[in-house]
Amino acid sequence: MKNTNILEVKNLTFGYEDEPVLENFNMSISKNEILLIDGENGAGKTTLLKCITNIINNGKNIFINGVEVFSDKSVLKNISFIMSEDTLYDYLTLKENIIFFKTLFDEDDEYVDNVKSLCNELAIDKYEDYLIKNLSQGTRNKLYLSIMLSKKHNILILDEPFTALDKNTQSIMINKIKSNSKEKEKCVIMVTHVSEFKEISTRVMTINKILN
Ligand SMILES: Nc1ncnc2c1ncn2[C@@H]1O[C@H](COP(=O)(O)OP(=O)(O)OP(=O)(O)O)[C@@H](O)[C@H]1O
Repeated sequence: MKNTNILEVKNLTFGYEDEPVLENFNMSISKNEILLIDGENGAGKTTLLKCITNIINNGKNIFINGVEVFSDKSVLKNISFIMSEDTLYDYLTLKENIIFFKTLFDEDDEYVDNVKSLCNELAIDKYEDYLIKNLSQGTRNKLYLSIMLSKKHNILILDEPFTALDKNTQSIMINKIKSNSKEKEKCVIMVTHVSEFKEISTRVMTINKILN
């Protein structure tokens, strides 16, 4: 039978120095799911997301469409990872940041059109010639989310990026995440304490702290 899981974590064990965080951890996610990862502070939620996105542990035990990231890093192109801190460039303008990420992600003109249309919807297009360092945190967040949602991906991963968003932006983001997850072969994994985002999840998985 065909494996319909887009992402699988198989028997992942990871820890920092003497502190084990994940032990023989398993999870999978299939298309159209919005998975909420829950758990107390320090349980290992961000650590898991960093393992999935190859920031730590070199992609071992992480499978994207059946291919282990460790053996073929090109499968990471399928992921868009939105963290709580943005990765925008302070000394480039809003417009220049869009183009910078186009090159970085090897994107096409459709990506630029999508980011611009989201910036327009979020009413930040008027800042296109402003340096990022002169923009408010909320405006930065809106641009960062617009870029990362427009990048080609089929796995959207969000790690608490919603704290500085106003209600209107929150509801635009909720609609984007929901419609994104409904597209062909796409899924969403998120860690959030914001209840409006928790409510749109289709499944909740709790990570428990390892007791020594
Ligand atoms: N770079 C690091 N070096 C050493 N220990 C770390 C590092 N990052 C996280 N830890 C430890 O690993 C454990 C899991 O941390 P992690 O950030 O993954 O938890 P979390 O569930 O995301 O927590 P929170 O809800 O507070 O964000 C914690 O005990 C934390 O102190």
